[in-house]
Amino acid sequence: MSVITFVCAGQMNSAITFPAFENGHEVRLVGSPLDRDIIDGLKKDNFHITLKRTLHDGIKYYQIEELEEALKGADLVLGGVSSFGLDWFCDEILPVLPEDVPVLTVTKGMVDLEDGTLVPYPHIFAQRQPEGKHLNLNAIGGPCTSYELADHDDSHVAFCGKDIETLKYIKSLLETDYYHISLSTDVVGVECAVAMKNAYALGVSLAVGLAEKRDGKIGSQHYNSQAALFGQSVKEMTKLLELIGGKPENIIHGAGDLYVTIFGGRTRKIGTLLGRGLSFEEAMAELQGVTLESIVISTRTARAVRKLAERGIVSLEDFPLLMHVDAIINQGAEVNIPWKDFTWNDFSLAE
Ligand SMILES: NC(=O)C1=CN([C@@H]2O[C@H](COP(=O)(O)OP(=O)(O)OC[C@H]3O[C@@H](n4cnc5c(N)ncnc54)[C@H](OP(=O)(O)O)[C@@H]3O)[C@@H](O)[C@H]2O)C=CC1
Ligand SMILES: O=C(CO)COP(=O)(O)O
Repeated sequence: MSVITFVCAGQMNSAITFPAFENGHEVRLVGSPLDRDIIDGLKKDNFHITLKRTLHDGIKYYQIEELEEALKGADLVLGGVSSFGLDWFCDEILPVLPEDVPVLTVTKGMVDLEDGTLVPYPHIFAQRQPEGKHLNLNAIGGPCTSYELADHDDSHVAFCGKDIETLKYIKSLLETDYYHISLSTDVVGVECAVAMKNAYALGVSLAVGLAEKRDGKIGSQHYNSQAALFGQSVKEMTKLLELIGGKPENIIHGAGDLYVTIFGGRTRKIGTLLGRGLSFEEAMAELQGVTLESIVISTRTARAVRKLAERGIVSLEDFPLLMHVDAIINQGAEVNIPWKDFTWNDFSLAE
């Protein structure tokens, strides 16, 4: 039996307590300063108020002030912060994590630099750890919604990090007959692929709302338009992946993650509302309190691509969907899918 300490009691970290606990480990779940109600509720009856699932009886719960105690003797630390708490995690948590214990983070995203470079979160964590500290940082990517993992639906994710032995060790702690884990040392590839899908999931789900608006019926679906946007998303994501320097094979994690997010993610909600005709502000107001990382990553990726276009490294014409999503979010544009910009010809084999 090992000791696994989860820092942040958000939906995803809490869902991973299922495979961890079922593998016989001691599971300690520590709330962020914003998770007080979640931890109070769990202490009462194991019911998680945002995941809306009952966690295993026997998990130990801690408020943030008890972090030091929760870290004592830990063999693995899971980091479950979202993009919105990234600074808090870097400033308050990284400094107190023991150097000899591997860390596995669930946070999906990238930061864009002035020159248009996109940096995945695991690299940001590495850069922002205290000087001279060398945490063993690893991350999870791939399609896996929290509540379906909690329900034991078969899920296939990728753990990525620099050290193969560490990755194998973490996998041995968390793999179950329903939680399937691939390993990769291509951190940039895995993390960029799954971060980008959040921007594109918003783009595809615009079609969900557009269909409802056209038919005047909530729940009405048109798969041609969704599929066309899905294909365009994969095309743009593949280009971005290449640009960022990730191995092309990682598109499997990004495309799978795109699929699950369109059908079961929170991002679907914002795309659908925008497709129905709500303004960005109206849609955000309706979804107040919902974790929407798609907004952050769409804005950052579009900003990076524009910067790279200015530098002559990419052409904006290769990213019509990303540019449209960004225009809706940041420039008040109305939804008007640029269908004609998606068409392309391949005459390379012409006689
Ligand atoms: N949910 C899912 O299905 C999946 C999520 N992920 C990724 O996992 C990460 C976490 O997502 P998820 O667990 O769903 O999100 P949640 O919003 O449920 O949890 C996020 C965690 O970060 C904390 N947090 C947010 N803002 C701050 C802040 N300003 N300061 C301190 N802590 C903060 C939250 O506290 P509080 O809850 O109080 O806001 C919570 O502990 C994301 O990057 C997401 O993309 C990956 C795969 C699937
Ligand atoms: O990343 C996810 C599934 O892999 C969930 O995405 P959302 O943040 O849109 O819910």
